[in-house]
Amino acid sequence: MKVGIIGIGHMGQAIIDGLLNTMKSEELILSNHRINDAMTTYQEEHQIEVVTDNQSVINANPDFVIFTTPAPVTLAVMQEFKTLSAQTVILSAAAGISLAEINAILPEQPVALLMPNTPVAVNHGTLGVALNEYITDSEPIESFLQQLGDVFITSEREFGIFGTVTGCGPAFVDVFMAALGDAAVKNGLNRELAYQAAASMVKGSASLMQETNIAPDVLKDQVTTPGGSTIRGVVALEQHAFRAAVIDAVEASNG
Ligand SMILES: NC(=O)C1=CN([C@@H]2O[C@H](COP(=O)(O)OP(=O)(O)OC[C@H]3O[C@@H](n4cnc5c(N)ncnc54)[C@H](O)[C@@H]3O)[C@@H](O)[C@H]2O)C=CC1
Ligand SMILES: O=C(O)[C@@H]1CCC=N1
Repeated sequence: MKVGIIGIGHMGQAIIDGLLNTMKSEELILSNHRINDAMTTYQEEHQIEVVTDNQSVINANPDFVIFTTPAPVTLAVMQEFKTLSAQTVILSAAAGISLAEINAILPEQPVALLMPNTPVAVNHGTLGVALNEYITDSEPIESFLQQLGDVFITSEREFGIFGTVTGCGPAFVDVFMAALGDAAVKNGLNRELAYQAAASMVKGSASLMQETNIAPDVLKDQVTTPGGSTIRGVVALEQHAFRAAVIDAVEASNG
């Protein structure tokens, strides 16, 4: 397997971290338009080379090329890939770019829109994928991406909102966990233990919902003992329009 990754920023590095847990570094070919001090440090820490020319990626004849370049430059960078093998599948993680825009530059190339999220770094990501018409069998793409987490094939219409919830969502959950940490510290817990408690609780709550397939409001009802402490906290959240704030956050990111 050979995988090219273009744009080694936060998302590119998260994907590399995840793939290095399951693949050999020789299977990856990484390209970034410049090597600055941070990139040099990254190469040293990961014992991995990042090149600055995309032709090296094309010459490696990769099975997949993942674009994690900034959205505004991604279509321009793709212009450099016109000699890419017709068999290579492009996975474009740049938010807001359509399959048609990519195929206007690379006609008949198999292309999938990809929305990864930062938990791919620890192989617990959520990956939304929308395929173009030149991909007739999704299995090789799914089995490749499953190394990084849960893979969901969506239509291109669903892809945008799916990706907002899963791609932006980790930041919303991070804000929630930071707030839990502050509340715990305010009440005397040390910060390290506070963050471990918050992360473990969020992970466990997510696993419970995923493994039982029970709706979150039903799970919430199982926690709120009548006359107990949890319902007082839930009412406080409602008084601060917590649900509306979350819905507004998703709408703002999706816009
Ligand atoms: N950060 C995240 O959680 C997610 C990001 N994405 C997408 O991934 C892409 C990158 O986002 P981040 O990693 O957050 O940004 P970033 O700014 O951390 O990384 C972008 C990288 O691309 C490089 N780059 C810029 N111009 C380039 C060019 N012409 N050729 C090659 N490399 C170039 C930059 O030097 C940098 O290393 C965006 O399109 C974003 O929509 C998608 C899902 C989640
Ligand atoms: O903030 C962004 O634009 C990217 C897309 C999804 C997560 N990060």
